[in-house]
Amino acid sequence: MTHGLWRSSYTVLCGPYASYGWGAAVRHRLRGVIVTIDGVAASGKSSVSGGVASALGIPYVSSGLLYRAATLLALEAGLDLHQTADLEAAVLQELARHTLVLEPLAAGNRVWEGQREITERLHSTRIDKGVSIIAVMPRVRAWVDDQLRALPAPFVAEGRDMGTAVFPEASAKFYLTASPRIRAERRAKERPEDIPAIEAALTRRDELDRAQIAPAPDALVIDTGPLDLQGVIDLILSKLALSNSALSKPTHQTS
Ligand SMILES: Nc1ncnc2c1ncn2[C@@H]1O[C@H](COP(=O)(O)OP(=O)(O)O)[C@@H](O)[C@H]1O
Ligand SMILES: Nc1ccn([C@@H]2O[C@H](COP(=O)(O)OP(=O)(O)O)[C@@H](O)[C@H]2O)c(=O)n1
Repeated sequence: MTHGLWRSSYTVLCGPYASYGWGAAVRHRLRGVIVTIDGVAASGKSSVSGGVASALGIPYVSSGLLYRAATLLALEAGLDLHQTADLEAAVLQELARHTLVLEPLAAGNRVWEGQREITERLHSTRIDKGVSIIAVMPRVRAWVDDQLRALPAPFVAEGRDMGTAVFPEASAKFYLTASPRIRAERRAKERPEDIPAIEAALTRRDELDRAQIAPAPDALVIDTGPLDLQGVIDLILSKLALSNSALSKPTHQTS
């Protein structure tokens, strides 16, 4: 299942980003490196992470998919997210009964429940509405964190607390923002609801997620509002090239 996890470093060594100053030793340098890209809902985290990871020739890891998958299992088990007594225990029971695997491909992350691929089911309005209720639970967060920390670096990790709680030792950290209206306009291309309804839901989710959405003190905060997708990717790649020395320090020790 993990085939394809490691893309060749061709793009980094020979592609357009060679002009950012990546040397011939880049492949060696990226061993053990973790770059974190956190931010609010629909700020561009997964698209930007995918672009940065592809340019670097490493995978990206979408932590939100694990929270979404836990939410899907809870809903499929018929749990009422507002009424169930000890919902956290019930969700953990579902996580124990099923095998969820995050496949962090550079071209896009996939999630499997046993042999069933559930990725397509994770980006619905129903999951959007429920996920922050599940994500606030400490033992669910611990379950997600354990899965993420078990992944072999190098990778780009995106979510809310990648640069704070999960990988505080990351080599480089970024945090994406944009106004609720801009984010709603972007997300409207992916959801059936109209822009005001999406904006209200995003704002509500930011509020529910407030415990885990503070940027790391050492993260570079990027307002993506005035930038297109490629502009954000290029900005991050240029900052990484400038802080080349940060990437020479592996986040995780490699043998
Ligand atoms: N800077 C940007 N300019 C325009 N559209 C963007 C930008 N960043 C992301 N998008 C688009 O916004 C939508 C949400 O982006 P996504 O990467 O899913 O955000 P997140 O992972 O933060 O929820 C996608 O359709 C994506 O293509
Ligand atoms: N590291 C993370 C990632 C996601 N989450 C939760 O999971 C939800 C979905 O995250 P996501 O990144 O898939 O959502 P979007 O920002 O893509 O809409 C968030 O609203 C948070 O409730 C979290 O708590 N911590």
